[in-house]
Amino acid sequence: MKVDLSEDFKTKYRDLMGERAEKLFSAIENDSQEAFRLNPLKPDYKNVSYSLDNPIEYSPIGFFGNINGNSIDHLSGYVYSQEPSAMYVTEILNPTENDKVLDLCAAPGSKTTYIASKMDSQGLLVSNEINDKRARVLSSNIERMGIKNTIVTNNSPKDFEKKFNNFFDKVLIDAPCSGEGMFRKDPESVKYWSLDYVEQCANRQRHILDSAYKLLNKGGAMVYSTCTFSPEENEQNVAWFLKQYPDMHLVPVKKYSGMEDAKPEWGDNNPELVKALRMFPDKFNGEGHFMCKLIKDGDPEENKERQINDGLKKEDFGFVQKFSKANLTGLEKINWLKISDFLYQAASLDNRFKGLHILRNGLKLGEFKKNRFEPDIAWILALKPDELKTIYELNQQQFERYLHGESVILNDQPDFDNKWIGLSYQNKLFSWGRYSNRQIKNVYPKGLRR
Ligand SMILES: C[S@@+](CC[C@H](N)C(=O)[O-])C[C@H]1O[C@@H](n2cnc3c(N)ncnc32)[C@H](O)[C@@H]1O
Repeated sequence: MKVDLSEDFKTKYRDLMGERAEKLFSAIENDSQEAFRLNPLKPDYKNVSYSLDNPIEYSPIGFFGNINGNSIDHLSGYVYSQEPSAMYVTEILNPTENDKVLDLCAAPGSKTTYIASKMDSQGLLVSNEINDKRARVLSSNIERMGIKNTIVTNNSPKDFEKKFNNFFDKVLIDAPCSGEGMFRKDPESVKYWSLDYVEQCANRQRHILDSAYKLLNKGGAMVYSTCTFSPEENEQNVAWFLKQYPDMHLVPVKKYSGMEDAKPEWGDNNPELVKALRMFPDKFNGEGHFMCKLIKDGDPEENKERQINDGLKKEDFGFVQKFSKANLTGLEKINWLKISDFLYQAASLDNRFKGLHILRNGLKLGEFKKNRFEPDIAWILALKPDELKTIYELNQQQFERYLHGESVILNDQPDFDNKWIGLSYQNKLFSWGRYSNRQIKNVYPKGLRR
């Protein structure tokens, strides 16, 4: 694809890279590299219809290949499309099941959903996105992947500073940037580029880094990444950060084939900068990226949780129990939280989160309606097949019609007497269905229909 690089861009990189710049420019003209991830939160998660013959060296769940957004593997959250370089960010962060993790710039959620799967949906993940439209997309991707341990917030990084100082064990800043590394994936983005824009981005990133520093607990780890080549947004910002916060230090990250050391001479000549890494598409099989890992010195501060009121009324439990007795094989009351008429299995009941703009706290179980409880799509996407009393496997025609919004007419009287059944296609649960009178009524959310 022809990408219209500006003369300013070319001159800048010819000055920085000499002859190699021409190789970079021609790599930007090549097709971008498609890849996807499996989702270990799903049962039998390797059972997908995409080829797993081309694994990505540094990601145990990453593969080269292209995903169809209408396939059952995508709709049921078995796969997530993500370009290969971006996958390494989460591997470097290395979140675990016991961590409290903050992803400050999280939408649309490719790194956050990877983080949650590495945490086995345990611990606490706060996925924040400043832009409200993008935050909603983030929330629906988290729902599709069946994630339970995540709070989705729509705030500025600064909004966290009052209550979360020295709080998070791991913080990811996948910074908004000038996007030079994505020019070939998104040729439109070239139009926004200018030397001034790079400066503006670098400045905004320093504000985000300032907040992130405050929010990271002592002893905790921060990963800073961009998908741009510019020294201002990468080596120079890290050099600035290290000077600003002497209790932060870089740790080396492993470099796989095609990955390169960052360039101290593009920063302030601090030799420590080689610990960061760069990916240039002329050498690396993926888009352009910069990433580094930093540790905050000191012993972690303890952050005792003060619980909020769960908002539940006495009769609410009865409604959910009635639903569960009829339709599920069991029910555990874990971290239930009622917000207006919605019931969540909260990722956290800590009152520090009060005051933030929360789109989703953990798993949305369902909604209380007049004297009954109706389950939410998020719940079915997180349930395992053995937790449901009835699963009905659709054939291809029924599946396609259900996605359109049609009900399923059953010719034989089936022997299920419960109302809410799990619907699967190719043995992957993707929706609830409401059974009544030889029909499975369509309850697939209108926003997801196709
Ligand atoms: C590179 S994207 C994040 C991609 C995401 N981590 C993923 O893997 O899907 C950067 C995000 O930062 C957000 N952003 C823009 N300005 C911001 C600011 N001042 N503070 C925090 N985030 C900002 C953008 O809306 C955008 O969603």
